[in-house]
Amino acid sequence: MSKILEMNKVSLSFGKERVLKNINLSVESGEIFGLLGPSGAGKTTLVKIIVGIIEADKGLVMLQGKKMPSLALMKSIGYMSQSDALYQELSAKENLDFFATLYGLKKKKREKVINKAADIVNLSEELNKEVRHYSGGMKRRLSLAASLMHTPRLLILDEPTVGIDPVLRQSIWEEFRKLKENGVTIIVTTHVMDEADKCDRLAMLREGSVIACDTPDNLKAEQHVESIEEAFLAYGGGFQ
Ligand SMILES: Nc1ncnc2c1ncn2[C@@H]1O[C@H](COP(=O)(O)OP(=O)(O)OP(=O)(O)O)[C@@H](O)[C@H]1O
Repeated sequence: MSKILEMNKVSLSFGKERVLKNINLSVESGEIFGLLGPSGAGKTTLVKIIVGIIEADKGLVMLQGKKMPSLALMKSIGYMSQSDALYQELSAKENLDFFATLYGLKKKKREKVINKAADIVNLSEELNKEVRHYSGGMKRRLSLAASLMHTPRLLILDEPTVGIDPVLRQSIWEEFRKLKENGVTIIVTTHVMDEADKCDRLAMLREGSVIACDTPDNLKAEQHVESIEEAFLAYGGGFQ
């Protein structure tokens, strides 16, 4: 396996607050890599640095062997942010068509990928509804569908399943595994323990620092515990 992402001594402050402290991380090509931590730990900030939306104060971020931020590389990343960037007045289908056009897909192909993405997130029957009439969970699912349409090599998902019920969450994770089988690397933030357990490897974040990073099984074994939650606490983490 080759490394798709390497972060070396990455730090960032907002004013006087040190939000990320000396982060060293590497992600292998083709793995599902989780970022686990409580609210405010710095997950979203870290993800925004990886995507290239914000730049670190210090340290090096290399994506596919190139220094980030890089406009060219940003195009090969599928990114689902925590806040849904959707057009409320348009239907779900029109929203997906807009994003598919941005990705440069031709009309015939757009129709196909829209239907497939909608099916994955179980929104096929609701595609003609205006987004302003969607529930919070439906909006999350639609955002996820939008990020899946152009089958990027790297998919970065910031809390993709918040507000999504457990049954659909399972099927979305099955889809993540299928994408992985097709060679897609997935970086996913979460504070849900059972999701963290499904990742190939996991970095535990607390107050802007990585407190542990390994496979879920190794993290549990090292602390002689049965669950990721217990492991997180044992490594010095804490959830409010
Ligand atoms: N633009 C900003 N300006 C100032 N402070 C910020 C900004 N963005 C984030 N922060 C601060 O950085 C810290 C980390 O925030 P971040 O959103 O990365 O955490 P998180 O782990 O993603 O949390 P959550 O799970 O709640 O989304 C917080 O203390 C937050 O208040």
